[in-house]
Amino acid sequence: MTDQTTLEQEMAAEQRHLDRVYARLAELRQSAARAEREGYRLAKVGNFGALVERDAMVFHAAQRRHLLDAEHEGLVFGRLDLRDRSVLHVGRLGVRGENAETLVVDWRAPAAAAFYQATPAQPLGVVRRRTIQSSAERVTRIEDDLLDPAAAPPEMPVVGDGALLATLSRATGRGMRDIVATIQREQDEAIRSPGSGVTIVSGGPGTGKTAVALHRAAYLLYSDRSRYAGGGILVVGPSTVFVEYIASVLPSLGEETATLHSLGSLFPGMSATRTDPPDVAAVKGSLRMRRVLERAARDAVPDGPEELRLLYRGQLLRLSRAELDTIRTRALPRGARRNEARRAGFDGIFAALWAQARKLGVPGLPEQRLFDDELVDRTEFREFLKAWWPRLHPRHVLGWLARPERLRAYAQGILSGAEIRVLTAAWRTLDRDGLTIADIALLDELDALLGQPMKPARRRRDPFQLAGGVRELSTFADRQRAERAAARERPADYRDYAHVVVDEAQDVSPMQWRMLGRRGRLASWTVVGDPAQTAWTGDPVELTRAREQALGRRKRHEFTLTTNYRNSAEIFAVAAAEIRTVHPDLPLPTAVRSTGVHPVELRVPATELAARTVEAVDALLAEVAGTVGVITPVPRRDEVACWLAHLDSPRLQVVTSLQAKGMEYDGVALVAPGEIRADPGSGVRTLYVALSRATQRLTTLDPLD
Ligand SMILES: Nc1ncnc2c1ncn2[C@@H]1O[C@H](COP(=O)(O)OP(=O)(O)OP(=O)(O)O)[C@@H](O)[C@H]1O
Repeated sequence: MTDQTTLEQEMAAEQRHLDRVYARLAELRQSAARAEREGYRLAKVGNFGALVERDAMVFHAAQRRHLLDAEHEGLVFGRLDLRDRSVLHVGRLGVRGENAETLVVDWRAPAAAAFYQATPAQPLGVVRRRTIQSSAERVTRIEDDLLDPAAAPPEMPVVGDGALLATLSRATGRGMRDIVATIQREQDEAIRSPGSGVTIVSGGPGTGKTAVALHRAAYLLYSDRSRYAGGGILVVGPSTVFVEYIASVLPSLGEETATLHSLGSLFPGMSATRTDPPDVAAVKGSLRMRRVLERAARDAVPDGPEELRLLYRGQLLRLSRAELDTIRTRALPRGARRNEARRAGFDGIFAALWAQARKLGVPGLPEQRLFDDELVDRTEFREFLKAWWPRLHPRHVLGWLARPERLRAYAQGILSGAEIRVLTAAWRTLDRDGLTIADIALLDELDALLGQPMKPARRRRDPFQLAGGVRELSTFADRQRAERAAARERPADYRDYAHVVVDEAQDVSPMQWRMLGRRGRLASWTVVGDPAQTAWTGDPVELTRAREQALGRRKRHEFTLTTNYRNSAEIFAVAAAEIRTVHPDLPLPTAVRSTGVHPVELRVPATELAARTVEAVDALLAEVAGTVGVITPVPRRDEVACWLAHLDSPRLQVVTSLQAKGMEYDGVALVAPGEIRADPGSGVRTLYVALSRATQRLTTLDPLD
């Protein structure tokens, strides 16, 4: 029998199993549809119990159908032949036959763990591990590993030569893809780490930290659905570009369960995508900013009333600026929140005016309660109160910091003169350019200091409202179901997550750790990152302190990943040489894949940079089947995007060196790497990130002066 025949026979055998699974899946879909119909029939019975049952049936049937659809493609991807001659197929979800026999084991189930953990040294009862690729219900490829040759029956064939490498050579799409079929042992250990405490995953570029973090979220959901689906999982990444890239990795996480945010979108109602230069980010991210913000949150409103003058029964009552300040300060003892202490401030004003009126011997002065009522009836008095102690939104107060004289006063003795100058310059254009990502953590801190402004009660969304304003006529069970769906919609500033995943954690500043900590008080955590890729140039001690505070005393489980699956060995060699210039002894991952194609390093006259970049990007688009990323120094992004605008390819993306964090492209054109390196604080580390984004081709273009 030739090898080709063996391969064909083995593929045919897998196809038969796949056919059986998909046939069963079709039955399950039908039975889900039947359950929905049955649910509606129950409704006709009309009693309370039947309606509730109907509700549950319809809800679960719909959920099941959604899951079956979401995981349809590539449903079965693995097979284990065990020592006891039994066979297990592993897939994206568990499927049982009509006699309850197991057709597919869910990849997250304990029985599937051996698929990822077995090695020739420790076969864990597995004789042969097979990876199955399929497309549109057809088996397209199979790859075997013989893990326990001594236990293999003589007729057991072994085909293919490496599922992992085959997978890694596929073209990169706009979104990250899942790795369920080829998760490696060290990754699997991190994915299946205990649900409680803090799981910390570190490793160099391309070692699968993001992939592991997301698969871990899916694993947790499987292992304790009610806890994680109930509380929700928050996934935080550095930028919007990155969050879009990872959004579709695991459909099974579902929108109701996992909330994805960039650090710039965590504060409700605000969304920032601008980055600050490292020196500005270091000041804005420092814990010392908390003290600066505390002062601001207690200060008088800029352009507020200078004094209060009130004619009362022919007498002038007057509170000077100094008296108003004293009342405000008294109403705000340490730790009080300004928006919540508003009442106390107003009481202070009433008391001071009453005392003054008494002292002046105002004729016919009523008791204080009536005196207060008289004042409240006066429009100009109410206007004064609102102007003197308005409800403050954090964005107002951040605006005060953009006034140089105020910033100097608040930062006096906390920040150095140079730091104040850096901030002043950065915020000079706040109104024109809008917030940066680092500003969002300051807003969140201010929000904690100010407390909630009393908002007018928001109308609850009516779950029965149909388009066009027609209110649905519904039965009791419909209402219950709709109510439940509305309850699962988390409010915009939800903070009780059951699990928080922090990706690219090396770039989270101390103030950002505080912002995350406020959302994970009840959570277990997965924190993934690589210190060598950090752009943080501030105080490392502060950073550790803030991070430890956010994570609390929870038990730590640490994992290190050591293989780079992204870059070809030739590309990673260039990135490695760069980081070695500042960290000569840093342990680096090993890149497993060699393409024989070396990166192209071009030095071009500055005047030709635009033309040569266009040429290089054109060439990359022709050479790779997947995406091409153009990475630029931050100030050059828009200029470079203009050069390339005419190319108009959905495979092309232009990003700054900071937005490139966590991203991956098949081809990368890196414009002006020297300018990225030139930043004295984090230049080399940022360049290391940029150089390690490509899977197949890398071209660098350095302009010569
Ligand atoms: N076991 C695996 N099988 C197949 N592909 C994998 C595996 N592990 C990682 N990859 C692929 O390697 C690439 C890099 O993974 P990922 O982005 O998770 O790495 P990372 O450690 O977060 O990288 P970085 O720190 O550079 O952002 C992705 O394309 C991912 O799909």
